[in-house]
Amino acid sequence: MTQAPPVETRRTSDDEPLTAGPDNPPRTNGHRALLSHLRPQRTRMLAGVLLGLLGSLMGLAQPLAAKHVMDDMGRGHPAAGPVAVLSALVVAGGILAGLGHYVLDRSAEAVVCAARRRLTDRLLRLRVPVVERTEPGDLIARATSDTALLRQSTPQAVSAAVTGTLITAATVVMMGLLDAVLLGVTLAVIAFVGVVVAVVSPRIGRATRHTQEEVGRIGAALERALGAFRTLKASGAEQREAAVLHRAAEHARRTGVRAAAWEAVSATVSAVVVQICFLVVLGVGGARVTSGAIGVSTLVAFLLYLFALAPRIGQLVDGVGQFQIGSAAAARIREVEELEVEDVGAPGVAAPAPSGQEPLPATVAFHEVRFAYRPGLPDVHRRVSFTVPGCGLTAFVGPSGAGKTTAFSLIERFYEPDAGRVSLDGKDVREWPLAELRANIGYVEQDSPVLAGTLRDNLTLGVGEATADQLRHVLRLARLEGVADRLPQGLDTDVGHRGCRLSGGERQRVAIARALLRRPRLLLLDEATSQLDAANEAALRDTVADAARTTTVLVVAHRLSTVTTADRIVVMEAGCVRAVGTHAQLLARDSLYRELATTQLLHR
Ligand SMILES: Nc1ncnc2c1ncn2[C@@H]1O[C@H](COP(=O)(O)OP(=O)(O)OP(=O)(O)O)[C@@H](O)[C@H]1O
Repeated sequence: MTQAPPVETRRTSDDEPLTAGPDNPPRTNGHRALLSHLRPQRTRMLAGVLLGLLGSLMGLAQPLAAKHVMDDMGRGHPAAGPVAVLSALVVAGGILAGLGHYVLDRSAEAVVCAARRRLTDRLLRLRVPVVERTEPGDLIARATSDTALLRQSTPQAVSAAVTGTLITAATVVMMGLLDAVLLGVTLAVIAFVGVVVAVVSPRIGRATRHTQEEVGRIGAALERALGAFRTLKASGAEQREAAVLHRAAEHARRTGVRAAAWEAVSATVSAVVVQICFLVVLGVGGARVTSGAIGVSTLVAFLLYLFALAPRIGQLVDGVGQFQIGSAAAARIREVEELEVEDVGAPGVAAPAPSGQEPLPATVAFHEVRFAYRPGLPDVHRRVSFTVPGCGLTAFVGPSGAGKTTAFSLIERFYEPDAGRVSLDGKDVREWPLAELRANIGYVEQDSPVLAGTLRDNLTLGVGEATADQLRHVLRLARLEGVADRLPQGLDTDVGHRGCRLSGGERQRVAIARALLRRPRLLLLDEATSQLDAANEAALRDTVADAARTTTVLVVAHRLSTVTTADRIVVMEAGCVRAVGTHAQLLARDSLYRELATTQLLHR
């Protein structure tokens, strides 16, 4: 046999923690991440900003119109015309501002929807090792709570910042036209508010990020508790877990309050400073009116501009704060988007069979495979080599922790070997398009998970849809007919969260039926019948033996009684294959197998 060159796989960012913290500063530029979310909505946002701007410009013209009304009245002219213009400006300004608000809110919804679609899509394509080093609850929080923050704070914030800046600039120009001295007073105030915002806004962003991290921790703790709900209750650990959740909630409250405090500081400082500005302008303006430098109407118009400017400054300050909140959320979302995903490609189809024939059974080979779950952890496979020809039943036995399940994970390419080669049909699994590789395989995991949904959903999970005949066939093979008949709505009965309305043995049979429905060329069964009663186990053994006539079947078995008739048995120990043979051959020549058989009272 030609020796394949050892293949070193790329170790990516598997060991980098996902969550930023005091010792682990955020790696992502939140502002840039936030802008990338907004970019696709730029046209709609521009329309919203322009509408809002037009509305604000109408508002801007109102003090001038008011000045005309007063001047006309002072000269004894009829004021009906200017009053009508003033009223029209008020109404049109309101309508335009409202429209702008609506358009921006629509774009906010689109931003959130796009972020959620992209993120959930990505979450489902994450590599298995990447998911193993994250907290699922935290990932869920990022897809729900962080994306919600984008809605709260983005297009409106950008609009507020853009409109606020432009209107502030325009108002300042108008004020300058009215009186330069009063403008000087006002500009000093605006500069002071600007300094406050520059100092405070990064703190709002940091506090928000910490709050979101705590929200993620709550999600993770809840996921842990609800995922093992019965164990939690049986262990009487409700209070302990509640304490963990309360701590995270308390931390979230504290950081949330910190963010609120900084927001309050900037809002209060800007509001108070603007009020002081009013008083100063009133005082200085009054003196200038008395000295005859300006008229009363000019002072009134200037004050009206100042009234109009105050909420704009508040809006600007608020917009910057909101932008910081959105940036913190976008940074957390971006962290997930940067995690390594699988290139699954288009939905896979198994290798085609010659027309009218059953699909050909697959061959599997491990050659000098070395594998550790993470750098720094001991090798789980040291130099694993074996070959499984097409068809037949091959059993993997050996002590717990020997690396049997790991072998299945490497075939499915959930992980990649550090050295050596795993091949299907003679081709390295890394060279297969991933979806096509997996389409060839039916896999029943050790704990036979069943998903929330109906029994039919669970059976057709890997095939999309199936005819009634196909379903009936696999139900019979997996000895599930009785179960389907017993359920109130048959196949369309909801089997509950994680199939909690099914027994452990029923869940195993559902998993087997699901795998068989795919008509796989390779069937991997990991302890797939461990929870079945004797009658069902014997029947399923016949089903597996039948399948092995046309398909390559690999099983991991703890009970040797289930595999004594296998075509070949691979004995694994401490990450190595120590012997391969039939039951009789291994009894004769392998001491570990003999010992396993003796302890299980098989050796006669
Ligand atoms: N996701 C993982 N991350 C880190 N280590 C793991 C992971 N999965 C398994 N291991 C470790 O790898 C070793 C082999 O595990 P594996 O599940 O392949 O053994 P096994 O032979 O199938 O055992 P069992 O018969 O108990 O199911 C064990 O020591 C286990 O602790």
